[in-house]
Amino acid sequence: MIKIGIVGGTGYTGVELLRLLAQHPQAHVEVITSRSETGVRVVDMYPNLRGHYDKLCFSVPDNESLGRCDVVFFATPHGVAHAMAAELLAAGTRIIDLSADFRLRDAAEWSQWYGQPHGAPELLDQAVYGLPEVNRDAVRSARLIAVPGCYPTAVQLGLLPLLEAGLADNERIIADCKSGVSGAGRGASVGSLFCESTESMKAYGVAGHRHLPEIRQGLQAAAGGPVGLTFVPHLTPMIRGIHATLHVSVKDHSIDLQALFEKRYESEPFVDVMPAGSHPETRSVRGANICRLAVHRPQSGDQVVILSVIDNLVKGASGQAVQNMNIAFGLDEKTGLSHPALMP
Ligand SMILES: NC(=O)C1=CN([C@@H]2O[C@H](COP(=O)(O)OP(=O)(O)OC[C@H]3O[C@@H](n4cnc5c(N)ncnc54)[C@H](OP(=O)(O)O)[C@@H]3O)[C@@H](O)[C@H]2O)C=CC1
Ligand SMILES: CC(=O)N[C@@H](CCC(=O)OP(=O)(O)O)C(=O)O
Repeated sequence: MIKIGIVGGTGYTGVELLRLLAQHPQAHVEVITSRSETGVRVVDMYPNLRGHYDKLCFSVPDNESLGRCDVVFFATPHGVAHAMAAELLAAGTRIIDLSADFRLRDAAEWSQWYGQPHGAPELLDQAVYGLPEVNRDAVRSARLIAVPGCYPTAVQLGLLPLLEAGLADNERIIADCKSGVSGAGRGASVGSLFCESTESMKAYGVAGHRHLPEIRQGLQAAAGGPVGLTFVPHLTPMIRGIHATLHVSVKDHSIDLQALFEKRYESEPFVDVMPAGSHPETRSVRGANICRLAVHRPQSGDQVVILSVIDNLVKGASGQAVQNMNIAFGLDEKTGLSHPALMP
């Protein structure tokens, strides 16, 4: 059994980790933290977990109990993993961080986008960006894994086949993305209120969203050079889901795009290239650790449109975190993650 600690157990990604790990045959959650709900039983707060974690209570985050775990997941706002990671790593615990603390390679760039100094630049060398479809081999031996953000997962998986093959006009890539409201977390904020977010849709962060440097970092590695990216996130009236509509110019008309995408992902258990002409829906991935893709070339022109959908809380966060754990602990990557989506 893998002994697991979760820091930030009351948030949306924390409780999603609990839901997924409840079905995992090799996982045992030993510690789950919350500063605001210390002493409260997990099942009293989340009755969907009754019968799975009946004795487990939230405790204050402390490195002594967390350091006795084999792996600690951070499902916390940025900055928390920075402060706790070094001590846990020294205790021999692996870290899987769902926050953005270790996603950017460059500490100065991180500070610029997150508005605070990087709290652990000395650990960046050992951090592995946990997008298994790109970095599976590095994840196997990683002790510190940075789980990609939700938008970055949907966008990178949609664009990788074209960029790796050198087929795209890398100067002008557009990622037009829609997110459900759970992407903003469980913390109270006016923008997440029912009356503010229902029956309406709006773009935000057009001038520059903190996922822009993360997406660009991944795309540039895939393309082997600079990438010009316009990223426009939108808030949409649904609870879960990311829908990314990706626009890329591909001048070469001899290429069979459907075959290229199918080949790139043929051995990936969590990327589904749908039949030509498909329009993947966010509800087709709700609750499941999967990215569904479709590639289109409207009116046979130069402009290619890729559609990419994920559940932000699963392939966009907690499911991808468990996928990384499976790889890092030498388990079958699909362990505990093979259930289909909830549809309708
Ligand atoms: N929601 C999503 O779709 C996605 C989220 N992420 C990232 O995952 C992380 C968690 O997100 P989410 O679950 O939505 O966030 P929530 O706001 O829903 O939950 C945050 C959790 O962290 C705990 N926490 C807050 N501050 C601290 C602190 N200083 N020390 C220890 N624990 C703390 C909170 O509990 P308490 O205050 O009681 O301790 C709570 O349990 C974030 O970094 C987010 O950006 C990544 C991909 C997708
Ligand atoms: C709808 C919504 O608000 N989404 C969040 C992104 C999701 C997320 O939590 O991203 P990180 O893990 O990188 O922080 C946002 O735009 O800030």
